Amino acid sequence: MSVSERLEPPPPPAADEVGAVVLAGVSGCGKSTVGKMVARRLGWAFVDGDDLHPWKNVYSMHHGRALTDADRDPWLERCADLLENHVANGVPVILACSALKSRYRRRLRRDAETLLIHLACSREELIRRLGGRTGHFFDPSLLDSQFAALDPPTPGDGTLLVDGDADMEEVTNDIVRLITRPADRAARLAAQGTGAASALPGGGERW
Ligand SMILES: Nc1ncnc2c1ncn2[C@@H]1O[C@H](COP(=O)(O)OP(=O)(O)O)[C@@H](O)[C@H]1O
Ligand SMILES: O=C(O)[C@H](O)[C@@H](O)[C@H](O)[C@H](O)COP(=O)(O)O
Repeated sequence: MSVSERLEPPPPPAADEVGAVVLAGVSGCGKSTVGKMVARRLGWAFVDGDDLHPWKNVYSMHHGRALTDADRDPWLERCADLLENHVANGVPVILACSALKSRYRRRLRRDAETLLIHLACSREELIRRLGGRTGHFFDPSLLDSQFAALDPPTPGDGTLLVDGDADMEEVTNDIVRLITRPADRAARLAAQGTGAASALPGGGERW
């Protein structure tokens, strides 16, 4: 992490009213599946960040080549623009976007109405899920590169952690509560103050 990044103040917590949510986390954590369920429940729009990648990125990931910061740059710009447009137009949206690094998360949170939620999963569960997923361009052999790229959300980061290993309905309920209840968001952030993994049921190493 560079000095200028360290000196930058942490992003503000989301405003009471949430206008946009980024569901973040490594490939296989459930961003797309759970994101659609949450959007349906709330009557919000859902956009899959997978659909915003330039073709070059899709091609790279399909052929087992991890993305670089430069590859991700135009994609993150599209994601940030999309969030900003939805908030400006009062059309609440869930965006599934890995947002692996803290500077990517800062880039996506252009305004206080945007909330970041990171689905944290165990390695075993991710391997199991990616092994079972069909029809997706992502080469599962890239999972280790996702772990390497990830800056785990820290308490000061303002990103809420959710147990992504849990049953889909449970994960959905948890996220809906965090979006709709400011008190639950504050409680989750406070719990995370004691350390990211320990804030999650089951503990253990999570990504
Ligand atoms: N909570 C969950 N429990 C069990 N399986 C899940 C859960 N969330 C997602 N999955 C499954 O795991 C695979 C990866 O999920 P997906 O939503 O594509 O992840 P991502 O968008 O984060 O890459 C899919 O086959 C999906 O059905
Ligand atoms: O390196 C990255 O930034 C990620 O790989 C990101 O691009 C995203 O996670 C892919 O689109 C894979 O798609 P899923 O996350 O939906 O598996």
